[in-house]
Amino acid sequence: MRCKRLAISSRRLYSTESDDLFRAPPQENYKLRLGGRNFSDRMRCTAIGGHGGNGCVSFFRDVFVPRGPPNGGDGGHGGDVWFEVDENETSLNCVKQRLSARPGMNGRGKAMHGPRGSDLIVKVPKGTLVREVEAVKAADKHDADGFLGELIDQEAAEIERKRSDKAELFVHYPRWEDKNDVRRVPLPQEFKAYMYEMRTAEPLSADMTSHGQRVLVARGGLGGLGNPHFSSSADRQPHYALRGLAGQTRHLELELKTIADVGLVGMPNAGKSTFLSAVSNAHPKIAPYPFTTLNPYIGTVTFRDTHQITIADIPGLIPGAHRNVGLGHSFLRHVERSRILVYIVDISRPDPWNDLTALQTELELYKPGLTKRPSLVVANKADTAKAREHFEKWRAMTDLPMIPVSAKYAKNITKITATVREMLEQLEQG
Ligand SMILES: Nc1nc2c(ncn2[C@@H]2O[C@H](COP(=O)(O)OP(=O)(O)OP(=O)(O)O)[C@@H](O)[C@H]2O)c(=O)[nH]1
Ligand SMILES: [Mg+2]
Repeated sequence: MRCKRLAISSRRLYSTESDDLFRAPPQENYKLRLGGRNFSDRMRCTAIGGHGGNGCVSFFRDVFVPRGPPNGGDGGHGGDVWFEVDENETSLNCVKQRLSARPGMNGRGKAMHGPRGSDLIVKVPKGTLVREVEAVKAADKHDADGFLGELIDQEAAEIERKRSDKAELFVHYPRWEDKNDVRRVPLPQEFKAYMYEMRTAEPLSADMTSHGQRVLVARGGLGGLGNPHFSSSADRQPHYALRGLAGQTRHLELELKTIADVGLVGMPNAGKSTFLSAVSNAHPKIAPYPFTTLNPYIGTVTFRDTHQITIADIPGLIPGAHRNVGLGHSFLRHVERSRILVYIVDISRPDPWNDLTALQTELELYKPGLTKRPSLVVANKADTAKAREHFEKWRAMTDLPMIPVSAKYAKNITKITATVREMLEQLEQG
């Protein structure tokens, strides 16, 4: 008791100023971005729709009503698995490897239907490509195609197997398993259609490009029907009901190919991140050593008239990146879909033109034709000592449009953003 009182008093004692004193220093933005998790732009996962709930076998009972009508409820449908684009997501590590929606509940007596299983909505970043790698057909287990009348001339053994499979689709009243002859019971049309659809479903392939876009990746299984559905003049007291069906299972491969208007390409340390932080709202990590940036980073430039363009900063590229030198060049997938490429070249280096050639060679090796895309050369670090000399020399060698800037001191950068906007507008027009 005494300890407790002491704890309360000490908390009061340190409540105001000392809270700030012991709080961890604020983390920098780039660390907070993924909440300490690693960036991932390629992964495999399995999406499984929820299992349908079973139908119920039950009969109305009351005083003086010993053999009332059937009143078993239907099972609920299993939940679906959906992918939804969320532009606030930047990495695929928010996606779990096994994505299961909730199953539907079983039906119950007194005509109580089971509720539907809730859907699973998985947020994925904009630019995610979804591809099915191998499909396990949910309906294979309970293949009902034989009951569609299409397999009449198939071998008897095969039909027998399917019949026993069909028997598995039913639940029985206690001790009625042997008395019920479910082989003659026709399956509801809805069930046949579902099974047929599962068997013939095309492999999934989707490109998720706009915010809010949704794709159904795995359907939930159908809920089973309660015994009232099987009541007929021949059998007024059906002692069986339908089981729910398994949900769809899909093995998927996800690949993130970031979508931005502009992609920044450059050698390590050229000042790509500095440029991005100068022109946009982004705060990437900037440091005077190569390979500071390890993951792609997107910034948004907002013009005075509220027009916005997005710019993607990626890790530095070096000669031989296609042989996996440096960080390799697989991260180029994040500028592959940019409409404009901006080459950031460090003009303080002795032969900046060689850097540009090396960058273009690597881009071509990654994807032939990538350098044909509209592009702009930014001669960065124009504030340094040898910059003017190198720039003049380079300009004499080529007629390539080049703009000298100093990203660090934010000099001439509005010229770049204005030019890029103009180029984007030209692309839109024609
Ligand atoms: N003098 C000068 N220094 C610059 C300029 N732009 C960038 N720097 C410096 O160059 C260094 C590298 O800048 P970053 O922006 O991290 O370079 P990066 O191209 O993103 O490098 P990686 O992420 O490693 O590929 C930093 O020390 C910057 O301060 C500039 O215009 N002038
Ligand atoms: Mg960087």
